[in-house]
Amino acid sequence: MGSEWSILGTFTATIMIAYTVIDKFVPTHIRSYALIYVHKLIGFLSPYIHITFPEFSGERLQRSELFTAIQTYLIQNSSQRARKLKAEPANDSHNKFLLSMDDNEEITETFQGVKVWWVSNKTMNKSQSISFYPSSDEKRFYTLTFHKRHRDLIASSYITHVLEQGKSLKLKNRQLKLYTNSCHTSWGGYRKSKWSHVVFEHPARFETLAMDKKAKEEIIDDLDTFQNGKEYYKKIGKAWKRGYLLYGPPGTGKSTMIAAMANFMYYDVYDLELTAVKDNTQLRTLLIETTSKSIIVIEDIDCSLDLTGKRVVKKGKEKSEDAKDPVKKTEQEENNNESKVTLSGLLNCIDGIWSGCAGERIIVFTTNYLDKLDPALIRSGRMDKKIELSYCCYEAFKVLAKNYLDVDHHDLFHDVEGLLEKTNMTPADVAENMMPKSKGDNVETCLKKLIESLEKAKKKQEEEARKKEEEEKEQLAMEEAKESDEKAGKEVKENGFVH
Ligand SMILES: Nc1ncnc2c1ncn2[C@@H]1O[C@H](COP(=O)(O)OP(=O)(O)OP(=O)(O)O)[C@@H](O)[C@H]1O
Ligand SMILES: [Mg+2]
Repeated sequence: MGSEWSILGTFTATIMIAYTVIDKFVPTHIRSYALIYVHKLIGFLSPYIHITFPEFSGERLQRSELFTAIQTYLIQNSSQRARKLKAEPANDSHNKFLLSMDDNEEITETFQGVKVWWVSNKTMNKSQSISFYPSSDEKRFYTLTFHKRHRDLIASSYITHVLEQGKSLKLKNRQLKLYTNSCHTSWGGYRKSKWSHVVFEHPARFETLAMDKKAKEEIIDDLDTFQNGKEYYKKIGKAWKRGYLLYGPPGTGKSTMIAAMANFMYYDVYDLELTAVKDNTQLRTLLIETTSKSIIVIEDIDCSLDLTGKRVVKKGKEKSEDAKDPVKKTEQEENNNESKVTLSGLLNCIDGIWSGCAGERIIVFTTNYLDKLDPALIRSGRMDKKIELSYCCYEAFKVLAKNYLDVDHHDLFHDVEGLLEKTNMTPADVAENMMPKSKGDNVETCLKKLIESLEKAKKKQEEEARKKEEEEKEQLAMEEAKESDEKAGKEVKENGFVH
């Protein structure tokens, strides 16, 4: 290892001296020729290969994606190893900063037993032209050095490894966005729906999501398999998309789960408001505009639109008669402003055009009433996984107790467990009842408050169940009486007498 260092050090020093000599003593017009010969000589003598990755490349000098990926990869590695570091503000956040290798700093790393050297460098353009950009004449680049006997390994595996790692780190460090579509009326009166976005900073995570542990692990596994399934989806010839249907009563954590999914996957969220989409064409445009690595959400799909596809269209004559009536005319105008997205339009978008969009996307529908949905919408293949979010169980309560009160065990947990088995209370209500409301509240008082609310809810539910049972009994008695009356009437008719 030591000898490798000294050979490399000698070569690096020789190269630097050669460059300095050329720079200082060789006339400008033959400098480029001199450099060519120096490079040839170095290549001939040196057992090392150097690869340069410039910051800007191409004819239009765009920032190279390769350089950015390497920079991110090295930021992760260099902040522990390099001794000369540079602090720069992170792109998306005001309070964060990134530590990276300073110019002319070097780090080494070992890949599959092979040692490589990374050096960050910068050259200054000597032209004295005035530039609008303060450091546009600075050209930064990374140099990767390795022994020529490892050429194949580095070219075939190492560089790909650095790029993949760099890209995935960049993705994890980026600021997630929440997109929503809203309606704009253009000059010609044409209604157009457009995406606008804000920073997505929802704190929900799977660890803080209160639900059955096994069901939660299953969902996490499913998401993980999907995210790592690029090759698999390609192999089976299926678009890299997955559909989830989240259903359950209000306040059971459907929206919270979507936020947890986004944070887990590092995906942006597109919250699609169907009522703000004029027609199927606009829907298609909106879906095509979504980017890869995103979750497209349609909340409360049952109330979003009349998605049964049986929209009643008035006949021409009826329409023109309505137009004479001022009240009906306004109604008609309002109807024209209504969304005309149909179930078949939505299904076509999901199956067809948008499936052809490159990249990974997840689509999530939520509903409070599973049985209200058209079976076509939720058939397998369209909605790959149906997830029920239900009333709070004991396991879910324990997660909430940890989140809200920071406790894993308490004597009162047993009482809560007993009550939850017999009472339907949503996680949202459990959380609300357990939350400390004043300075004097502690774990015990909060749990007692929850127990009190659970007892009240239990009584109410028992009362309701009793009433319902009575009503059903009454109904049954009425039906029986009606049936026997009908039977008696029939007998009178047939036999002409009553028993
Ligand atoms: N399973 C859960 N785990 C953790 N917190 C939850 C859970 N369910 C509900 N909550 C809490 O209750 C609030 C409301 O939940 P959320 O909005 O996710 O319910 P929802 O199922 O989407 O309801 P809706 O059907 O009305 O849209 C959340 O802000 C969260 O704090
Ligand atoms: Mg919701």
